[in-house]
Amino acid sequence: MKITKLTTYRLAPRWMFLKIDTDAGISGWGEPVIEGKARSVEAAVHEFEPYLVGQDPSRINDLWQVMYRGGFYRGGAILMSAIAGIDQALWDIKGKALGAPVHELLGGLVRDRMKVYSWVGGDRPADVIRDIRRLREGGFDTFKMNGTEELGIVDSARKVDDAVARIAEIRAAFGHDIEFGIDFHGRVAAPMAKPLLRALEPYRPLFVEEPVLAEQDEHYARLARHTSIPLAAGERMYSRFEFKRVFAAGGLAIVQPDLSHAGGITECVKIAAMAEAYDVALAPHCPLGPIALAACLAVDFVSHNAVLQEQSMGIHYNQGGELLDYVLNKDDFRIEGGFMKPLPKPGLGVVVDEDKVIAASQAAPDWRNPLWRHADGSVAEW
Ligand SMILES: O=C(O)C(=O)C[C@@H](O)[C@H](O)CO
Ligand SMILES: [Mg+2]
Repeated sequence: MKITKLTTYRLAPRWMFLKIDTDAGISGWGEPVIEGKARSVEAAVHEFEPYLVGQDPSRINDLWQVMYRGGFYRGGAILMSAIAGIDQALWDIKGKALGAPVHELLGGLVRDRMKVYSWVGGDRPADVIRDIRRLREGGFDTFKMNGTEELGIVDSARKVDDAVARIAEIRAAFGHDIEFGIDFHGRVAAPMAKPLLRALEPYRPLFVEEPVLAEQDEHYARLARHTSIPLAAGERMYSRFEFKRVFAAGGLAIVQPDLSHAGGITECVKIAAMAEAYDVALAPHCPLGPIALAACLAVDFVSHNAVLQEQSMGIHYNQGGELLDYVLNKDDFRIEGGFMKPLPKPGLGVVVDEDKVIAASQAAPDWRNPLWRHADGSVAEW
């Protein structure tokens, strides 16, 4: 079998799908994207195309190593997201060619169902209570929300109190009938992380995500000495070579590699195994589309330390497109009691509505994240 063509489709809400065709009539789908930089990742995918066309798609490991090592420069959000989407599509092809779901190719299921969680409250966490009530009716009992709005490198006790008050309100409304992670989303600088974590202790969130920015990862171990709240991070780390320093230094209880940013299934299976060796849980980041989610589930179902899976149904980013809009086998993605089952079809298990993808790609949005500024006009972390 030989690769014959790579076709990219940028489409609402802010995703990009990649279709890899072969001379055997089998095609695979991947979801290479950096939210807000889709065109950069698209260019990176097509820079790999001259090498990939004519190659045997079954040699995923060699193709991955060529894409990672063959261009001298390596790593980073754009290149690793391009490799991730190509890798996903190659696993999809392999599964379809062998008539097996990817989780079977990776050694089979370690669990029968995977716990998923839902975002609530949007960029500004005001509407959390309303969203939790609605989603609980759909069977969810685990959620994630932004912890703060803009926050200065050093900020007031009032800002801390406002952030904590929202969490106190949730616990008052639902007790421990629900659990939730709090995403600091990189908005909290190291000087503010300690006071904010200390103030949140009494409410025992399931985890605090990105307690500081990924480029400040040396603080994870320091912060972990000051809090019992499990710390989580990983969405802005792009290979096992970045995760290794964090595992060695300690501090993270949960790692959240993004299957569309951290090199794909081939890389994230290795990150999951490294995490297990350090007794760190896996909770793949996935605010994206169905192919990315399918790739996450393939890794979840073969990783003993997988504990939680993010999925984007109803996420505040999905303006103009929803998780299953481009999926024909919607029923395979049903969520029952807050859990998903393994996707049963060969490959990644996504039957893509190609006509809808092609139509939607004619009017692709150029999604950008908002640019936030502090009251003094300086740039604020979004
Ligand atoms: O889902 C999460 O945990 C996020 O932090 C959302 C963020 O990753 C946006 O997708 C960036 O555009
Ligand atoms: Mg996050």
